Amino acid sequence: MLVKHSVISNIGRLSSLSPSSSVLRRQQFLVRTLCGSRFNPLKLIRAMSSTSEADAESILRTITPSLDPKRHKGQAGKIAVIGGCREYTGAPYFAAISALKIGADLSHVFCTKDAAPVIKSYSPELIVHPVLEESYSISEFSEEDKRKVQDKVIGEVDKWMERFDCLVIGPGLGRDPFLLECVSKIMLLAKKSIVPFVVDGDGLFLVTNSVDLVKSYPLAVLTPNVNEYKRLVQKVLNCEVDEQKAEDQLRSLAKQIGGVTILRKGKSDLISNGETVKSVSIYGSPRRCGGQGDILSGSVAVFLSWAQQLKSGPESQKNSSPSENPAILGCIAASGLLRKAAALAFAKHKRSTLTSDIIECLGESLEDISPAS
Ligand SMILES: NC(=O)C1=CN([C@@H]2O[C@H](COP(=O)(O)OP(=O)(O)OC[C@H]3O[C@@H](n4cnc5c(N)ncnc54)[C@H](O)[C@@H]3O)[C@@H](O)[C@H]2O)[C@@H](O)CC1
Ligand SMILES: Nc1ncnc2c1ncn2[C@@H]1O[C@H](COP(=O)(O)OP(=O)(O)OP(=O)(O)O)[C@@H](O)[C@H]1O
Ligand SMILES: [Mg+2]
Repeated sequence: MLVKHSVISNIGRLSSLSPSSSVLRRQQFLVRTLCGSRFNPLKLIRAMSSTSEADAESILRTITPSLDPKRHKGQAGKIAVIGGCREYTGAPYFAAISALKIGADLSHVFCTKDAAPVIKSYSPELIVHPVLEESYSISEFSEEDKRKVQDKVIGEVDKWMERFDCLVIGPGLGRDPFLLECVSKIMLLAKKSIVPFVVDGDGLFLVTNSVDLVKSYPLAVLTPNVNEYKRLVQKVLNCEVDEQKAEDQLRSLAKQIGGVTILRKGKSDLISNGETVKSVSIYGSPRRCGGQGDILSGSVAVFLSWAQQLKSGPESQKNSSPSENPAILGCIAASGLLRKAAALAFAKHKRSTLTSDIIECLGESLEDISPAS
């Protein structure tokens, strides 16, 4: 309830600034989502129902859009990854290319200048913006010049913000303080434009140290791995992770952060927004090669956008759209698909299975569940 009030009052404030039509559409959607004016508890609740294991395949079938020839480029999703620095170029690439392989139309990456040519060279499909700056490149600058650089970075991202259906903040971002300060401003921009975002990797390092950046923003999804989750629990709940009370602890954590959605990765993926807790335990792969979490974050962004589209589109008028929160649906769908793709890749490659092999299996796995024609 508190979440609803704070978001709705926020919406009121934003409306008074004469927002553009796309912001207005998002505001209207958010009010519908939060106030639940068209609540159809039957269809999807059945799939997600009383036990906590979600029916990921049924959700994938429901939210994956058909390939309608009347649709234009962009309608199947425009995703942006904020990440990529000197050390890490693989992570933002994995997240961004996974979004395309699942079916998004456009995938952008906002990274540092050093990382951009490398990421571009991995794929011509990605739109790469070399805009982020790390401390080393501005170490000689005065405080005023540093502020100017920061304003420029924010301006470059702001130009694009309203076009995106969802951001993925953090894969391969690194932990440079100047860069993270810019990224915290990008999160504020996203919230102002009511753009959903998935926070992963080093984005979670930032959020764990500044929880207010995401607190009570219902369109924020956090996807912590074992270490990132431990740090979040210690910081927010002031205790250690308790495996005996895993579901209750996750629910409390999400509630404490004002109803954001958390996908806790592990043997089973656990998902909560502070109310419901769902798990996805479909068999995946015993290989734990780096980068699988990056596939997941890019996938959550796409499925969240699709679930949100379904909820705000004509289907919702017919009372046949899912009643569940789009962020929860997006997490369940992404987790189910990643695990299916990982199992398929492992069947083919065994010990030599790599993240790129799993990405190659995303299309085939989704096709099995929701055929293109
Ligand atoms: N190819 C790439 O560019 C990749 C970059 N990555 C990026 O690397 C940065 C740091 O992410 P990390 O995931 O390494 O950070 P973490 O803080 O999660 O991991 C740090 C350390 O924890 C250890 N660890 C992992 N799983 C564990 C477990 N189950 N129990 C105990 N210890 C465990 C790891 O061995 C690692 O040394 C992020 O920006 C991330 O996005 C990763 O996504 C992996 C791929
Ligand atoms: N022990 C496990 N058993 C089965 N599947 C797992 C296990 N741990 C993680 N996974 C799967 O791998 C996915 C990625 O989780 P992981 O913990 O590897 O993320 P990560 O550390 O953030 O990855 P990355 O290397 O991309 O940063 C999860 O969604 C989950 O489905
Ligand atoms: Mg990770």
